[in-house]
Amino acid sequence: MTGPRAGSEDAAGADAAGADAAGSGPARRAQVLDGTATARAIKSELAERVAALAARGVVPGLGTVLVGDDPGSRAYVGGKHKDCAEVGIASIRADLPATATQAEIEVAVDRLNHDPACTGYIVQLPLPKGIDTNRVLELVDPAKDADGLHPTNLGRLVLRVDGPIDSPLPCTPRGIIELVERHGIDLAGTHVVVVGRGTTVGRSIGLLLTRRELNATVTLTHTGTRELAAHTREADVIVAAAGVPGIIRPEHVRPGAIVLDVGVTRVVDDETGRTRLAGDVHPGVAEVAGWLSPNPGGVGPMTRAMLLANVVEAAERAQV
Ligand SMILES: Nc1nc(=O)c2c([nH]1)NC[C@@H]1CN(c3ccc(C(=O)N[C@@H](CCC(=O)O)C(=O)O)cc3)C=[N+]21
Repeated sequence: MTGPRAGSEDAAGADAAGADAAGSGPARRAQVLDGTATARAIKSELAERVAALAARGVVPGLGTVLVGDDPGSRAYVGGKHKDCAEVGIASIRADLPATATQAEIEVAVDRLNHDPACTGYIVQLPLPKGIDTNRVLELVDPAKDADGLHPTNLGRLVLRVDGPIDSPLPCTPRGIIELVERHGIDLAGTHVVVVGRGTTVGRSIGLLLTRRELNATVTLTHTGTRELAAHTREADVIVAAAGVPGIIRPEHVRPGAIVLDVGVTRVVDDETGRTRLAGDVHPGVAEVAGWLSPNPGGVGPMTRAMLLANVVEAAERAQV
């Protein structure tokens, strides 16, 4: 793949350098890594594959297990089923009350494992306090793990440095990589600094990026890292996934670098008193970075598109 190399002396990098710390010079805002448009393109490709499966009598089905009535979790699950309808994937919902016991949740998981209409499913996180989340997640049939976070699937990712991976991949890491590549950026040889050690993004994305065909170099930092800016300023690509609003500020970013905002923290807006989502990237970063994923409209829609991709791929695998 060709295209602007992160950290190269291309026009975007040079212009952004003009808007560096001194604050003078022409402010050239970062180019947008448009997750909404990219997810739309992926969904239309997936709709064709779903149609091909339907012609052979196969309808992929996505299941969700939602426990409790957290408005955020409800909204995410609703969005996933809306996405399914768009591409022709069937929806299966298991909604349990906040009072559901460990055993009741495990029964819901067991049902989906044995439901032939369910190709893949997710257990929406977080689960209520008192529930052993790891125990629930380990009961998911690895072949139906639409999140790609089952220990078996993460283990395969650890063990397979090259060659095909015939198991589901973690959605957000995969979405980040697709988002960057589909904007013509080649990650091979780049230095990616990941901020955040959560299992869904920080701890798993390096397993994908360092595979031989992607060939990126990865530094994993987190909220306990000393001199965070010294690390992030070395990055061609920053993946901000700490869940700390605004943790990545302009001075953390090398002019022209690629910045992905993965943060989804619910905060109360000082001015309106309403809750809103806050990303990990300070707005001023747009004046320094070469490329920036907006939030919303960046990594979130890509995560959802990759969930659909995992379900379609599981259905295709079950065919052969
Ligand atoms: N088992 C499980 N799998 C998950 O993948 C999972 C989860 N649990 N728990 C919560 C997090 C969070 N997450 C998001 C996905 C899409 C958007 C998304 O599409 N956001 C829109 C904006 C939505 C809004 O404004 O409310 C956007 O970025 O444009 C956000 C957040 C998936 N998660």
